Amino acid sequence: MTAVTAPADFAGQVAIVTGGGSGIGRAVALRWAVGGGDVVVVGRRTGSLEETAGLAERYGVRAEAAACDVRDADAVGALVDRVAADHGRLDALVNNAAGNFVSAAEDLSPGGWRAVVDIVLNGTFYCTHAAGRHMLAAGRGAVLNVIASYAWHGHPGTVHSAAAKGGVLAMTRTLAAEWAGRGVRVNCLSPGPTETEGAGAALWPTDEARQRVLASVPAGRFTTPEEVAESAAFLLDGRRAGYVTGDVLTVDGGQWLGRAVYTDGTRGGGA
Ligand SMILES: CCCCCCCCCCC/C=C/C(=O)SCCNC(=O)CCNC(=O)[C@H](O)C(C)(C)COP(=O)(O)OP(=O)(O)OC[C@H]1O[C@@H](n2cnc3c(N)ncnc32)[C@H](O)[C@@H]1OP(=O)(O)O
Ligand SMILES: NC(=O)C1=CN([C@@H]2O[C@H](COP(=O)(O)OP(=O)(O)OC[C@H]3O[C@@H](n4cnc5c(N)ncnc54)[C@H](OP(=O)(O)O)[C@@H]3O)[C@@H](O)[C@H]2O)C=CC1
Repeated sequence: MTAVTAPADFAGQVAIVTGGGSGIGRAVALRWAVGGGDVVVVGRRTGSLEETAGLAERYGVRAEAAACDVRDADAVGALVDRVAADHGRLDALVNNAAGNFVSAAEDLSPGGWRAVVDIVLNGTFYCTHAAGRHMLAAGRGAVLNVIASYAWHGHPGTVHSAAAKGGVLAMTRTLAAEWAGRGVRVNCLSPGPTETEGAGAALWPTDEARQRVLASVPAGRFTTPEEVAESAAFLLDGRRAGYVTGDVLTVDGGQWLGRAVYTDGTRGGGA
């Protein structure tokens, strides 16, 4: 008989969400809490983290705001160990923290390159290395890395972020194969243009830039953090996605596939 699975249910589980004080990270943390899971949100700004934790607690779960810069490997290690000890388990890690701005490669300073690569690539490794040890010891866990489609196709003006996200994609596939036999899944989620303050300020700060981004999406709209969080919940749920590892779920309204050249994009025939 075919078993029909219930909706995501994270009751009794514990997740760490980096960049959980805003945008997509906040929505993922709240979606986890809606499923009944305890959550620890990590970032640099305490105020926004506390706001997320307060919202999560409304769902009756334990929620904590933990100030930590993911570029600090020692601080990350201490935080992850403390969370695992406090809760007696660690089921999920969402590597969502990121920094970004648009810069021509030739204008980018070494400091600008380092800032983004340290947050996105090194920060993801530090968190995954620390959390992975607990998950491997328990024989279960899910790591979800938030990337962007330019990880595989590149995009002018984003050499730091594209290189870092590309590294995260390679890390994901490598660890997925390394850890699959020990119960730990590692996947990527690749959102398209999503209405968040951080991305708006960094990537579409003017109406004109926003319209240009919008024009690149076949679906004709931006997405929301909440819509992205539903896909995150699927990948984190071992009952629904237990056999999915090393993959990328792209949630971008078709953006990376590109807009029509020969038609107006609303029908399959000639223009
Ligand atoms: C063009 C693309 C459009 C494509 C269509 C859209 C498709 C969607 C794909 C989008 C994918 C990804 C999206 C995102 O990641 S959105 C997340 C955005 N959120 C944030 O960036 C929030 C966090 N950001 C930050 O903390 C900062 O912006 C920063 C990353 C810079 C890190 O902060 P930190 O305080 O550590 O860094 P500093 O301010 O000290 O700066 C460090 C060096 O970086 C240089 N820098 C900073 N800003 C800029 C800039 N705007 N332009 C050039 N250089 C910059 C700064 O000068 C420092 O360098 P030096 O040491 O050399 O001075
Ligand atoms: N919005 C979009 O269109 C898209 C976003 N993405 C990806 O989605 C994810 C979330 O982006 P979005 O919600 O839009 O952006 P936000 O700017 O809202 O989120 C970024 C988060 O990362 C945290 N962060 C940044 N640097 C650090 C650090 N050094 N240590 C700890 N936390 C840090 C920030 O908190 P704080 O400043 O307090 O540290 C912030 O909460 C990112 O990985 C981004 O690359 C991918 C494709 C499209």
